[in-house]
Amino acid sequence: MIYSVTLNPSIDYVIELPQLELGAVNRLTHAVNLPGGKGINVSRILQTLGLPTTAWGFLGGFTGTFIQQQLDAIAMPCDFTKIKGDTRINVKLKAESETELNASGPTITSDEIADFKSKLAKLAAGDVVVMSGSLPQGLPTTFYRDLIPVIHEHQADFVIDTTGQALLDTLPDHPLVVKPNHHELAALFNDAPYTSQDAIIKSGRRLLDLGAQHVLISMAGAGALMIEHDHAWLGTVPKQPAVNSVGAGDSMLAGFTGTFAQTHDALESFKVGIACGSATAFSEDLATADKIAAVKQTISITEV
Ligand SMILES: Nc1ncnc2c1ncn2[C@@H]1O[C@H](COP(=O)(O)OP(=O)(O)OP(=O)(O)O)[C@@H](O)[C@H]1O
Ligand SMILES: O=P(O)(O)OC[C@@]1(O)O[C@H](CO)[C@@H](O)[C@@H]1O
Repeated sequence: MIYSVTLNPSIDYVIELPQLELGAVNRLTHAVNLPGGKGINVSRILQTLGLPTTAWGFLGGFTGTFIQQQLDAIAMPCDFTKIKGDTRINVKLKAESETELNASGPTITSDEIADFKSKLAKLAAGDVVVMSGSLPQGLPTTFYRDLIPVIHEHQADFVIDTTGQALLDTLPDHPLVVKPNHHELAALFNDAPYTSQDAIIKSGRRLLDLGAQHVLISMAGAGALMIEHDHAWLGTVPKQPAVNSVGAGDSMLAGFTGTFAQTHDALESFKVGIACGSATAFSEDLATADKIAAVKQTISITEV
């Protein structure tokens, strides 16, 4: 079972207009509400792939009710902690370029934290916990890291989708996979923007040396690298206009983690990860199973 943890879910209010004019009344050409938050996106993709998943996290208020209803409508297994505060609404504005307005989220009380932590007793050997996204108010910045010993006590693995020092801090605990994009990788090691694949691979190997079990470096439309100590692979998809970048990274993480948990085949998991990421980039919402299967056919993986 793969448990996703979304401490700060969101309704993603996706709006479109040809051009945004600041300081004026703008009329939208399209608007849709989607259940969002990085962990929820991971669980949605896992469910699309037919892999067992349960979504954990905090939900509250009318916004939380909407998300729960949307997830119930797709029969997503969920075990959220109900909170007094209102789950946030994030605005995803698509005009000449994509702009995201992410709210800080509700305040979580100590009773709510205790209820959430009690869920971890359900973990069993071989499970994976994927923790992603920002922390709502009231949670210490160490919240994710503090869960790792409990996850390990149950012989389960963990993935934390984070960046910077928070990512470096998790490496000694051997996350199943880390997936920074190439900009995040450069920032991690104070590298200048990469001008060669070799430089990315060299820095990626530092993540392995520091403890990561698997390293993927995503590069948006240019695909991704999977880096091992003695091998590295580049995965690419033919160029197509991207319609949405929201959730591409979450989709990739879900595809890799879910497939690896089932097969222990890293190269196949890498391929499915890219297929899920790119299929989401080519879709208005997260990718469908048909889209993932079609994109997977077009992926080329080469050893570099
Ligand atoms: N424009 C695109 N065209 C094709 N595939 C894409 C595009 N953007 C993203 N992807 C796919 O999604 C994967 C992850 O994308 P990206 O490198 O942007 O990660 P990220 O920065 O974590 O994403 P996010 O925008 O979700 O935070 C890529 O490796 C690729 O497979
Ligand atoms: O504010 P956070 O928690 O960092 O990111 C939240 C978020 O932008 O991430 C998802 C896409 O990855 C969206 O569904 C959601 O709105």
